[in-house]
Amino acid sequence: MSEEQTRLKQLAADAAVDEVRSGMVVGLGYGSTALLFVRSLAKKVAAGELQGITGVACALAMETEARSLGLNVSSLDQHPVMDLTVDGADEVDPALNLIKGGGGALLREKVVAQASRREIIIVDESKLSEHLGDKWALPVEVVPFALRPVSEYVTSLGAEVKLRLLEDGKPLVTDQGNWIIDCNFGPMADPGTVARSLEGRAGLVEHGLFLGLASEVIVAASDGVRRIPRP
Ligand SMILES: O=C[C@H](O)[C@H](O)[C@H](O)COP(=O)(O)O
Repeated sequence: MSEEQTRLKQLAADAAVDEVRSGMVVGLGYGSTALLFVRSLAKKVAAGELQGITGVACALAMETEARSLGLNVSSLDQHPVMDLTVDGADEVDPALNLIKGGGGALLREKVVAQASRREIIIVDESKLSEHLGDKWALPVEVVPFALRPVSEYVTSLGAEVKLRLLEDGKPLVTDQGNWIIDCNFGPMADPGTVARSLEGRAGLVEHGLFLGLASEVIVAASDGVRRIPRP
């Protein structure tokens, strides 16, 4: 990641921190941009500018990180509704539909997004696409037992499917103990049709299409930060 990209992500993260108010339950997304948000949030809490913040993390790694920064982190069992969640995205289309899951956290991220009153997505301008799939293969979480049939099913829908592997050649294991297949559908004319075709298939746990879930996207570009509300 270039220094400029980190600078832009930080600008978007700081704009999202400005939306947090004392006493809020805040969903903490996952990924490099969400991490910048969590760090900025923790600084404000440590400085006493925000009080009574409770975080609910979308990934075990983020939970550990947030705790190490001094944030109070709770669970969905204790706090089933978030006032606000701030998360990153891999691709954002003009209707604010998203591809997420580049870090493998899509399932928990979607659970938390659906349980949030507001979902703010923070990105640098490189994440904007005319069509989802222009730049990114769609991550899909799959039960290891079902890898082969689910992969063949998704291939039959027209995608090129690859199991996501770590550097040691072993599959990336999600926080739920599942695997991720990256499904290259190419540019999606209708993400809703793709999403529906992936739903209700046994062993296919969840996909990274977040349709109608973002309340707002904060985009940091070289000429400044802009906010795009859901149309
Ligand atoms: O699983 C990971 C998430 O969906 C991330 O929010 C997404 O991949 C964006 O990550 P980053 O902010 O590192 O580009």
